[in-house]
Amino acid sequence: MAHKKEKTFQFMIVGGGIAGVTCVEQLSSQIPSADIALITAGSHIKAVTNYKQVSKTLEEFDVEERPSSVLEARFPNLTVIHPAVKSLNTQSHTVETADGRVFGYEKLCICSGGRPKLLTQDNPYVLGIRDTDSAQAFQKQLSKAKRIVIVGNGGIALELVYEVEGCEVIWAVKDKAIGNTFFDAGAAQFLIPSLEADKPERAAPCRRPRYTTEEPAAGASQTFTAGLSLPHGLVTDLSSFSVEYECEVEKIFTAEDLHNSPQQTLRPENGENWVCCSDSSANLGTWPVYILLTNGKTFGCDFVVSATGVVPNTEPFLHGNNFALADDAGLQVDDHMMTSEPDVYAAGDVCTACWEHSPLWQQMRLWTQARQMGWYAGRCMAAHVLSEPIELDFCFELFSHITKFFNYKVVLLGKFNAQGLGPNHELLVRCTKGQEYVKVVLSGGKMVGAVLIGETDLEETFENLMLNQMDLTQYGEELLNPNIDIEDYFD
Ligand SMILES: Cc1cc2nc3c(=O)[nH]c(=O)nc-3n(C[C@H](O)[C@H](O)[C@H](O)COP(=O)(O)OP(=O)(O)OC[C@H]3O[C@@H](n4cnc5c(N)ncnc54)[C@H](O)[C@@H]3O)c2cc1C
Ligand SMILES: NC(=O)C1=CN([C@@H]2O[C@H](COP(=O)(O)OP(=O)(O)OC[C@H]3O[C@@H](n4cnc5c(N)ncnc54)[C@H](OP(=O)(O)O)[C@@H]3O)[C@@H](O)[C@H]2O)C=CC1
Repeated sequence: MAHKKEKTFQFMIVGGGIAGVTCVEQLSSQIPSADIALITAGSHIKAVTNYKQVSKTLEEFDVEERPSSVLEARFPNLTVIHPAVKSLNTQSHTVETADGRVFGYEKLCICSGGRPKLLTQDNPYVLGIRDTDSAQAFQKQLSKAKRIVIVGNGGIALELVYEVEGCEVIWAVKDKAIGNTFFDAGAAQFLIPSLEADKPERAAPCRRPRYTTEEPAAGASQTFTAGLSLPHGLVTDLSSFSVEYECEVEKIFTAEDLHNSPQQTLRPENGENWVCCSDSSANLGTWPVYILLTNGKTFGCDFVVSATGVVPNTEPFLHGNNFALADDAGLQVDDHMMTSEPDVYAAGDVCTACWEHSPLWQQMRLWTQARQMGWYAGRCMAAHVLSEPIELDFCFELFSHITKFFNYKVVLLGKFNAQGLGPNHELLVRCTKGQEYVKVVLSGGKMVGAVLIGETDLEETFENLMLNQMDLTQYGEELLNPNIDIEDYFD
């Protein structure tokens, strides 16, 4: 670093997402006199609003983007610095920003988040969604699209397939059921009818008609075809929605690529006759981009959404240091959120929790965990400066997540998908179509996980049963008997 150091801060945080902002808030409240810098790439920061502690470990809040000046107004000792960090030198305890300024730190917390793990880089027809800018780019493209293909089976895909309207959606998933990151095939089956129903908030006239469903055969696609006879002039696009199960992407190519290799024969997609490009060139070039799946089908579309997870954002600014990285490329952190480099902490999507986890907790890259890690990292940084002891926070005892999919409240607790339990577990399921889906995971007679979809009101009781690890063997299936008030039962 050739430039002169402008100033050294006692605490420096890189990244204005949930983790970074919560870390700033925590440090500022613990050591109000501390000199803190927040260096972030954009002009806006992410703020937690309407925070609500639902139970011992479950929390709910909204996330809002706000100008970073709002944070500076709240904390007089905070300096927000733009633009992004270009490089970090852990030996000299300095960072250099993209505009060439150099700042020193005593303790640093890296909260640079993650970026979409795209199917392919630099293809303008393959979009990832990460932040406001990419969401706006997606919306712009969507407004003109007739058909899109969504690849991936996690949170973003689940949200998109429910929200996208007015265009045909083909959803390609690797698995036998939808939403495998969050639930099992039973829950998927419970949720699928929501894709056919009119959405509660939708005002007439609806842009996507009602759908009828067909059960998928193993490895087949499930198609929801338009089931309404539409009044003339109201809706012109008979859009449809279909899932291609158990397949991955073999190739993404443009019409130009097809012209260049005309002997390439591609199997026809559902209901269309253009794709066998060697003998039917009539429709060649109709779509800007084509996607060939491993089930042999090729779909033309306006663009492909790559909803295939995130990779920790460590490149390129952490190069040249000796950070220990986990298998998922996250910065390894210990139970004090410390990386392998001295005085450097990390929190949120960029890090991988490498302490010995509680048997009922796992890391998932979510808002809640970004907030909890940012908060705990702030506490650890302050405790180290003040030479106070600190123990791993209680929030890492039990995995918990509240969210909404297909307009249902979804609560996930503990090893909700029996993660890491092997065959050594038992499942209890209660399901009322269109109302609720309750799944409990038991291991050795104790409750270790649950998926609660709908207004089940069971989260607090189940959370307690998991935290106290009571032996439930004697209750058997009665645990989910809807006629028993389980809350009173275990009071
Ligand atoms: C489309 C989408 C929807 C989601 N929906 C949900 C949901 O409903 N519920 C949920 O729990 N989770 C959701 N998530 C996941 C959640 O957004 C993340 O887990 C969470 O935001 C991670 O927070 P973070 O602070 O670690 O990182 P981020 O929020 O990604 O923030 C990283 C920050 O670092 C900054 N930065 C990056 N590099 C640099 C650099 N070199 N120098 C300076 N600053 C830098 C960025 O500008 C940004 O401000 C969603 C994710 C996506 C992409
Ligand atoms: N409401 C909520 O809680 C929401 C949370 N999020 C979070 O935001 C982050 C980003 O979301 P998202 O991108 O959906 O990530 P997720 O990690 O949730 O899901 C990624 C999905 O893509 C699959 N996948 C990975 N690589 C490929 C590939 N090459 N081909 C086909 N499928 C692939 C994964 O399968 P496999 O697991 O088998 O690798 C997984 O099903 C996640 O951390 C997610 O938890 C996002 C939206 C909503």
